[in-house]
Amino acid sequence: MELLTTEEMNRADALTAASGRPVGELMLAAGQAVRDSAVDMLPDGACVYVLCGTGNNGGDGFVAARLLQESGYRVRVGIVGDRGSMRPDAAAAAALWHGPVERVSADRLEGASLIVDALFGAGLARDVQGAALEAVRLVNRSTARVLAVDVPSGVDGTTGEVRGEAVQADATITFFRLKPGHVLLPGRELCGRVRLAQIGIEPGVLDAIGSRAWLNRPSLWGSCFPVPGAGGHKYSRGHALIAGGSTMTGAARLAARAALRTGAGLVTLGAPPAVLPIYQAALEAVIVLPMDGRGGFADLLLDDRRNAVLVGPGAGADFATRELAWLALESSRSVVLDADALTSFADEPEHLFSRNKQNGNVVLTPHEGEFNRVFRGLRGSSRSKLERARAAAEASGSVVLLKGADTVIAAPDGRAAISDNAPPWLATAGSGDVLAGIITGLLAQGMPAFEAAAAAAWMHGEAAREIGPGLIAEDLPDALRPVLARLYGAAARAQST
Ligand SMILES: NC(=O)C1=CN([C@@H]2O[C@H](COP(=O)(O)OP(=O)(O)OC[C@H]3O[C@@H](n4cnc5c(N)ncnc54)[C@H](OP(=O)(O)O)[C@@H]3O)[C@@H](O)[C@H]2O)[C@@H](O)CC1
Ligand SMILES: Nc1ncnc2c1ncn2[C@@H]1O[C@H](COP(=O)(O)OP(=O)(O)O)[C@@H](O)[C@H]1O
Ligand SMILES: [K+]
Repeated sequence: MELLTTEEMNRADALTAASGRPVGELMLAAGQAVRDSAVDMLPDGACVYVLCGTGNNGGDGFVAARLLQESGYRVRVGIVGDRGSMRPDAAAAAALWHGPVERVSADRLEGASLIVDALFGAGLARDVQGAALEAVRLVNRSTARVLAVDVPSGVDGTTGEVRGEAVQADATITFFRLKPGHVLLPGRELCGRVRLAQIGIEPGVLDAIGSRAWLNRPSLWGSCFPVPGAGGHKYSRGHALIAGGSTMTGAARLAARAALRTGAGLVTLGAPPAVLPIYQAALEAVIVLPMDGRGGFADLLLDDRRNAVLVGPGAGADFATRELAWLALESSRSVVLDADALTSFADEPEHLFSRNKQNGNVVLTPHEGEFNRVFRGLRGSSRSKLERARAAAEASGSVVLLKGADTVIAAPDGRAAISDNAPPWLATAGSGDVLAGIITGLLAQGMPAFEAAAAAAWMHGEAAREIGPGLIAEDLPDALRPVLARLYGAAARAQST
C-alpha cells in the first residue's frame, strides 16, 4: 500500500479531474464514506455535530451532514471561517445543506454523540490558531466520540506532526490511499482507528505520481521473501556471521538465535577467547568459534560462504569495534551495523559512509540516539522521521532502519517503508539485537537489503504481537515460528494461483 503525501494526493486529484471526473464527484463519494463511518459509530437517530472549515475538507463535512440528516440523524453544522470565502466545490456542497450553519460554541456541541471533524484536511498550511484553535479545544474537551475526515484537524498528513494543536479522534476516514501522517507518530495516535475509502480515483494515477513510500506490509517484499525449497540444504540457505562482544554477551546471543530462527542455514558467532565458554554453553545450533580481535575476525571472513555479517550488538563502542565494522564492509558481504558499531563511528561518520558506498548492501539500524550520533547534520532537523531516514540513507549510501513505534526503513534511492505493527511492549532491552539478527538471517538467504530490513521490522512486530504484554527479548526468536508459517503459507498460495 502506497503512502501519499499531501502533494501527491493533490496530483491524484488533479489527474482524476483531468480524466473527466470532477472534484465535486469525488467529494460526494468522500462525504458518503464519512456518512457510512459515522453511522457505524452512532446509535439510531442520535445527534451529530459536523464541524466544517472553508476548504474542501469542510465540503466533505457538508455532504456528510446532508446525508446523515437524510438517514434520520439529528445534525448540527458549525463553521470556522467565513462561509462566503468557501472554495467553489465546498461552497457547492454547502449550498445543498438546508439547515442552519452556526458559529462554533461549547453549548452547541452539548448533546452530540458524535463530532465529525471536517475543519482542516490536506490543506492545513500553518499552525492552528485563533477561532480554529478554540474549535479544536472544544472538540477535545467534549465527551462525544470524534470521527476525523481525512486527518484529525491540526495533524499534517505528510509528516504526522501536530501544527499547533490537533483534534484527538476516535476514528479517521481517509480516501484513496493512507498518508504518512496516519502512520508516523504523533499523527497515528491522534487518528484512532483509520479507515480507508475508495472514492473513484483510479489506481493507474499512481504510475504518474511515482510515490516512493509504502506501509510496511508483506505485499511490499513478499515476492522476494526466502522460502525453503524441497531441494535446499543448509548450505543453500546462507551463512550468517555474527561478531560477539566480550562483556555484554547476551546481545550477540539473541541476534544469533534470531538469525537462525529466520532461516539462515548456518550461523557462526565469533567469540573473544575470554568469553568463548559462555557463548558455547548458551548456544547449541549456532557454531561458536574463537575470534581474537581484528585478525581473528579477518580469519572468519576468509570463508566466503559466510555471506552476511552483523557487527554491533554488545560489541563496545570503541575503535576495536570500528575495525570489525570496517572489515565487514570491505569484505563485500551483506552487512548489518547495529548499536555500538554505529556509535563507534560517531566522531568520524564520513569514514563509515565512504565504506558503505563501496559495499552497496549495508543496513544500519539506529535508534534515535544512535541516529543523532551518526547523522549529526540531521540532528534537531524539523524534517519528518520519514525524510530524516531518507536523507540518512542517501548520505550514507546504505539502507537505514530508524527504530521506534513507527520504524522507518529507507533506501539510498528514496524508497521508504513505515511500520505500524510494533506493540509498545516491544520496547524492551535486547529486542533491537533480535531485530538485527533477523535482518542478518534474511540477508544471508539472499534478500536485498531494503526488502530484508522491511521484512525484518514487520516480522519483529508480528512476533511481539504473538507474545503479548510481558514480552522479554528472549521470547522473540521462538515467536518468529508462527510468523514464518504465515509467510511461507502466503508464498505457497501465491505460487499455486
Ligand atoms: N484530494 C482529493 O482527491 C480529494 C480531497 N477531498 C478533501 O479535500 C481536502 C483538502 O481540501 P483543501 O485543499 O481545500 O484544504 P482543507 O484541508 O479543506 O483546508 C484548507 C483551508 O483552510 C485554510 N487553512 C489552512 N491552514 C489553516 C490554519 N492553520 N488556520 C486557519 N485556516 C487554515 C486555508 O485557507 P488559506 O490558507 O487560504 O487562508 C484553506 O482555505 C482533503 O483533506 C479531503 O478531505 C475530497 O473532497 C475529495 C477528493
Ligand atoms: N514505543 C514503541 N513501540 C513499539 N516498538 C518500539 C517502541 N520503542 C522502541 N520499539 C522497538 O523496540 C526495539 C528496541 O531496539 P533498541 O532500542 O535497539 O533496544 P536494544 O538495544 O535494547 O535491543 C526496536 O525494534 C524499536 O523499533
Ligand atoms: K479533518
